[in-house]
Amino acid sequence: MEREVQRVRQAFLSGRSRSLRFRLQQLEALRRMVQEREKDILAAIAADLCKSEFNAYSQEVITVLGEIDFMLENLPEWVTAKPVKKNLLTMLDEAYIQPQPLGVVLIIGAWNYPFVLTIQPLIGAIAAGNAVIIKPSELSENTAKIVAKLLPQYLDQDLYIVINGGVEETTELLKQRFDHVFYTGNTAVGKIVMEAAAKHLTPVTLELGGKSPCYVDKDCDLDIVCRRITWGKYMNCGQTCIAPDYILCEASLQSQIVWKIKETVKEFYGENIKESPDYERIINLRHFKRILSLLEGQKIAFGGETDEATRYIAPTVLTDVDPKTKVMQEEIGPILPIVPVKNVDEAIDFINEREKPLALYVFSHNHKLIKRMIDETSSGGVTGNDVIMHFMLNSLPFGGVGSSGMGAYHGKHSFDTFSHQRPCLLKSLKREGANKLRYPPNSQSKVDWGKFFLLKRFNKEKFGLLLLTFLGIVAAVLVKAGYY
Ligand SMILES: NC(=O)c1ccc[n+]([C@@H]2O[C@H](COP(=O)([O-])OP(=O)(O)OC[C@H]3O[C@@H](n4cnc5c(N)ncnc54)[C@H](O)[C@@H]3O)[C@@H](O)[C@H]2O)c1
Ligand SMILES: CCCCCCC=O
Repeated sequence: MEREVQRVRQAFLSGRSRSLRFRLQQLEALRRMVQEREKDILAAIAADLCKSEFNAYSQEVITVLGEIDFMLENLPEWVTAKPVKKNLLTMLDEAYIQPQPLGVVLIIGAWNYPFVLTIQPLIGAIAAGNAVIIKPSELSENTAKIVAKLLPQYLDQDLYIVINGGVEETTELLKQRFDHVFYTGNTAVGKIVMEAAAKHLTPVTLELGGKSPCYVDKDCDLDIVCRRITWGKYMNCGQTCIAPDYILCEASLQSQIVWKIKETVKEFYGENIKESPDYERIINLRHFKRILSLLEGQKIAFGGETDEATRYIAPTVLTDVDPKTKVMQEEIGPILPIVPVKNVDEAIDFINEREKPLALYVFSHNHKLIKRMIDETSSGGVTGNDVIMHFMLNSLPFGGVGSSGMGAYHGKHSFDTFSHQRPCLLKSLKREGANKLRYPPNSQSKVDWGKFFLLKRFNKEKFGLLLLTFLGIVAAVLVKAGYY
């Protein structure tokens, strides 16, 4: 492992990942890989999650292609140095921020969207000029294999490598020194990752999980609301980090919501859900059994059918759920608990009494109510009157807060996550006179001039700036002439 990381570091130190031309060329190669090997990629995702080609394409491949196109379009501007505002002391100098690559990045992926969750961060890391080691999840082994097979055929083989394996390999990898670790997965392992990274003072991005609440106000169109919730909840058999986890609503809405979700499930997946190409399966037997055990003692309004041989769990809705039960603590796949609350105040308290979720959903015609929920709660992201969709807009940073994670990515936010914003101030060796102000011996008049230059606030009109420049020149002349 150590040798592999060393090899990637040597490749980074060669400097070739830094030029804009190289980054664009690698991103184009990655796009070509996705386009030319689309069938293989879709087949691998299908084998891991029993996902149709249409679903795999629209949930994973489109996002990757969109992200690459976005990077190719914007990278030339992002890599350029950005001049910054100057003060009187630096008026004649050059001051700018130069984004630079961090070095060698470790990306650890999760199984639930095994392609997009490893390739989308990779796109950001390449765009920012880094070398990358990718560790796909061993639970989605088919996608892990295809990623390991294809990437070396299209990308620089020393700068970007894939290491496959299980917990043992990830643990070994985490002992190495990286310049950034980007981890997607559960919160418990997130803590292990952060602890390992801390030993090297390596910064981390942690894309974790949690339970994302969905508040349904009585002032809304329940037909539309239930259609949107059904789509986001049962996509990927509920194994989506930002799936609406549970519904909070007034008790009077419960039965209508159950009925409408049931009707929508029929409309989306047909009478025989098991036959639907649009309904996926639980990733493995361990998770299947874990989720099944959560149903014990619960009021099943509909669903609840299971088939161990195919790891099928039907779209399920639970009503009058006791917040203290396990189904309200763990990740629950295609189970949708409804927890009745008296009103929006109680819903807000309910959310705030728990760990900060990765997403929050609020449905209402009342815009003020949506804004209030945003103001009075915290979550990684929010979508109002819909679910999941904030993930799709790459001008929004995607990430968690508190126990749902730290740091963010997508689009420019990925570029920033994998870059060091290097502050640069370039001065001339001339104009030494003005510098006398800060050289010993110090004096009251030097302090007064310092206060004047650094603390005095002028209005931002051009005239003020001109005046300030003029005063600066006068001061420099006086200092040079030895008056101070
Ligand atoms: N925030 C997000 O963007 C996001 C996206 C997808 C999934 N998730 C969350 O991820 C979770 C699902 O992922 P998972 O954690 O089950 O995936 P997982 O079991 O595939 O683990 C993820 C990675 O962690 C490594 N790992 C597991 N145990 C380890 C250990 N003890 N020490 C070191 N490394 C270890 C694995 O090798 C794997 O590469 C869910 O909680 C989900 O909500 C979050
Ligand atoms: C439709 C794509 C959603 C991806 C969400 C990633 C987290 O699991």
